[in-house]
Amino acid sequence: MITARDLRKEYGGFVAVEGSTFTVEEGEVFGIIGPNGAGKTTTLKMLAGLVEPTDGEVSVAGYDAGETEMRKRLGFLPEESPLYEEMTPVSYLHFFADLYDVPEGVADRRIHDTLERLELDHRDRPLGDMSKGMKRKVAIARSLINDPDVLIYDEPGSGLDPLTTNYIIDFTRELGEQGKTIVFSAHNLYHVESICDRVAIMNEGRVVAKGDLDELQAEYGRTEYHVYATVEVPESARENGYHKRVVESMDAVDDTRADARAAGGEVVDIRTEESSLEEVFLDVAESDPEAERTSGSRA
Ligand SMILES: Nc1ncnc2c1ncn2[C@@H]1O[C@H](COP(=O)(O)OP(=O)(O)OP(=O)(O)O)[C@@H](O)[C@H]1O
Repeated sequence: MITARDLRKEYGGFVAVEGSTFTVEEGEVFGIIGPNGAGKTTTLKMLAGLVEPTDGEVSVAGYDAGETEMRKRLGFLPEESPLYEEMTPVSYLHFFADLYDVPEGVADRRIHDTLERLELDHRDRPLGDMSKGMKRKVAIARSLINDPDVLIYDEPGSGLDPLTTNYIIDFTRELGEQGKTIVFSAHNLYHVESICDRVAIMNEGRVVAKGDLDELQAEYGRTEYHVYATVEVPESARENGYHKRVVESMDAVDDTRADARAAGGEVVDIRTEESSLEEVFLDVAESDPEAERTSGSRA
């Protein structure tokens, strides 16, 4: 559904994105994560046809980025969306429905249904008097006004109170379940982990890892074994009346068993803990061999 090939964006001499290649399948929810300045927004804007790549290619639903036909199939949610402060949500959404040539009856129904689903109250209040969360919901409704197949959302839940953030993340997940193809960026790795099929990790302008969580864990993650012994063993800490030692290999588990036996006790439980996306992300970003070179060329 979406193909990005060798994307590069320079601002003046500054390389904001380079060598970025990935595909997003139809109906997939694809997350882009990375620290501040990693190039997430620039990448999303290139996908949406709002920023022209210096080099590389983007295609969305078989169209080049920016083509009129592609824009009709796309809903974009910018990181910050300035709204017309004096308009009400309904008049604002009708304004955009007109721009997309949505017939009036269809627009009426779609606006009503979307605002219901988003549980937006005070629909007659001017946008300028609305809370940040309400404005974000209106911006999301705007991204859906043309009933697009593809949604590109830049930090949909950031900067809001936790309740509204969770609401918006759940809503985004539902859109994915309805078959929309979604690419979104986020800082909150838990959100990415909870709703994405696949993830790209960006650092210093480049995609440094991509795959589904299992693939990323297999390649970059670690399994920790939490070994509980009845007696004190080296490098252990007390937990719930046992002595817990955390190790990273089965050999070390066997060594711990032997240590426990030698001390007159035994191992009573072993639990495995996989790396979370956050840990994978930190490992990848920290071990990124290109980061120094790239940051040099970006400075
Ligand atoms: N119009 C621009 N002109 C010059 N530099 C820019 C422009 N837009 C972005 N940059 C720079 O490109 C780099 C990548 O920015 P981008 O906004 O894509 O990162 P990001 O990963 O979305 O960051 P954040 O998480 O902080 O939003 C940053 O160093 C930024 O300062």
